[in-house]
Parts: sequence; structure tokens; C-alpha cells
Amino acid sequence: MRKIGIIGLGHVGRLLAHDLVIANKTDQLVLIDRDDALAVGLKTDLENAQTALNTRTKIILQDYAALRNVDILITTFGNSSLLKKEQMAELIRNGEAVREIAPLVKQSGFDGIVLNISDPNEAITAYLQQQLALPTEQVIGIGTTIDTARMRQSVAKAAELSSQNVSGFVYGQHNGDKVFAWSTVTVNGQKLDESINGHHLDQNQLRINADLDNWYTFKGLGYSASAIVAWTLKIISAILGDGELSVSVAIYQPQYSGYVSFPTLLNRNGQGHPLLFNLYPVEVAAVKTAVGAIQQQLTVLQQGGKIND
Ligand SMILES: NC(=O)c1ccc[n+]([C@@H]2O[C@H](COP(=O)([O-])OP(=O)(O)OC[C@H]3O[C@@H](n4cnc5c(N)ncnc54)[C@H](O)[C@@H]3O)[C@@H](O)[C@H]2O)c1
Repeated sequence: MRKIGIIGLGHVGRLLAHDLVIANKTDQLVLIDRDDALAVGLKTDLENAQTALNTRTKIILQDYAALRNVDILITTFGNSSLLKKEQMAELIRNGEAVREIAPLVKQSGFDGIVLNISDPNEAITAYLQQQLALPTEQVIGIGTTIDTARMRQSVAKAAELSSQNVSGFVYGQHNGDKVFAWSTVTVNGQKLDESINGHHLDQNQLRINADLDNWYTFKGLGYSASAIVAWTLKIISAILGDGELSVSVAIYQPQYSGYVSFPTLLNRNGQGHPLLFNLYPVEVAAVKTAVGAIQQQLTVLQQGGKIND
């Protein structure tokens, strides 16, 4: 039996719940939010939706104890409207949410895989791992998955190809010290310093275009959900046993003694092997800078940062 939990039923959590039910990706779904009316509304809507389906997902509401035998717990708590003010504005609030949620998850006896979406992603993932006291392999964050997808799409558009032809990764810190590791990027096996499909690609412009996608999404919608949910579903499939997936996710990287977004092979056990590329020295230095920035945020969280506004 497949069982998934979601904590936080805002834009991301509720779209994810919808897709899991519609595509029959789980047998049981535990839904939790601090807003009772929102949780009840979502459960009712999803149960009504199932009248049009030939499949059935059992929905369990607001019950931390039901997380005991969950395979994957997706954390999507937060307040994404704060991002309009400042990219790291959720740090303190989401730190408080971790301190509220973690004892309840622990008490349930949960021993599955945590996939954290909440931001600032790497620091909140690291803090969740510490507060849940689970092995690092079991606690991963979505990290720079979307940044990587946007980078590949930016390269693909410039080369007039589909993004399936592009490989390579963004390392570091989602929405912060992102490291576009151009040394890892290839288009059908060709490095970017060669002419690609008749185009000479400018890395600065590629980066600007990738970042612009984020800007347009937030300016128009005020949040982002579709891309993150699509990649979360791909990761869930890999963890539930459909094979292995290489993504740039927030993992504990012993080489850097901390959590950082790093290309990794995900499989049934959660974090599989980190993928080790020969980065340019400037890229290694940038990853170290990102690790330092993530560690600073983690220190704020560990010191019990409080909201003073
Ligand atoms: N890493 C990425 O690429 C990426 C992309 C999109 C969103 N995000 C992040 O994901 C998180 C969710 O985004 P969203 O747009 O759905 O946010 P949202 O503000 O729409 O919803 C957050 C939900 O979390 C709930 N919540 C807050 N604290 C809680 C707690 N202690 N216990 C239970 N529920 C709690 C709120 O009631 C709300 O329903 C945010 O942190 C956002 O920044 C990350």
C-alpha cells in the first residue's frame, strides 16, 4: 500500500494533493494544515472529484498519528506571499513551523522519506532533519530542482531544441546563492563553448533568461506551483520504486559538511549517490559560498529566531 502525507495545503500542497488523487499515485493521503477549514474544504472537494474516477484514494485529515506508516512526507508549509517582500522572508516563520511540526511527526513514529518543499529550502531541510532526528539520507529538499529545469529550458530555447536534449545542473542554494555549473552542461553531449545547433550561447544571457522565468511567474501569479508539483511527482515516482532519477536536490553533502543543493541519484531509499562532476575551481568556490550562506541561516534557526514584526 502506498501512503503519502502532505503538511501545508496552500498553493503547492493542494495542487499536489489534487494531482496525486487524479493520477491515482497513492492509496492513502494524509492531509494536514494549521487551517482546519481549508483542510476540510480540500478533503471534501477531492472526495467529490473521485466520483468521476475509477480509482479511490483514502483521505485522512489533520491526523499526525496517521503519519506513522507514511512512505513519503511532503512538507509544503509556509507563507509564500512573504516572498513578495524578500526572497528569504520565510526563514523565521518556517523555522517556527518546524519547531511546531517536528515533535508531532516524531511522536507518530514516522520513519519514511521526507521531501521538503518549504523555503529557504536547504536551511529548512537541514533544520527539519535535525529536529526530526532522522538519518540525513531520509530527509531531502527540492533544492535547485526547478532552477535546474529553468536553466535547461533557457539553454534549449536559445539553441532552438527541446530541453530533453540538455543536461547539467544548478548547485548551491535555491533563491539565494545559485551556482549555474556550466562545466556540467551539455547539449546532446556538446559543451556550451562549442556552437550548438548553429548558435553561440551566451552564459550570462542564459542565466538571466532562467531567472526571468521565476520573475514572470511570481509577478503574474504571486506564487509558483505547477513546475514544483510536476517535479515533486517525478521524485515521488522514483522513491516509490519506478527507477532512479538524477536531480539537483538539497542533500547532506559530507564533502561540504552540510546541506546544499547537489546533483543526486534518487531511488527507493531516498537519497542515493551524489553525482560527482569535475567542477571548474570557480564553481567549487561558489558552492562553498552557498554552503556558508545556508549554514548562516541554519544557525539563525538553531538559535530559535523569532518574528519581531
Ligand atoms: N523550492 C521551490 O522551488 C518552491 C516553489 C514553490 C513554493 N515553495 C515554497 O513552498 C512553501 C509552500 O508554498 P505555497 O505557495 O503553497 O504557500 P502558501 O502560503 O500558499 O501555503 C502554505 C500553507 O502552509 C500552512 N502552514 C503554515 N504553517 C503551518 C504549520 N505550522 N502547520 C501546518 N500548516 C502550516 C498554511 O496554513 C498554508 O495553507 C513555501 O515555503 C514556498 O516558498 C518552494
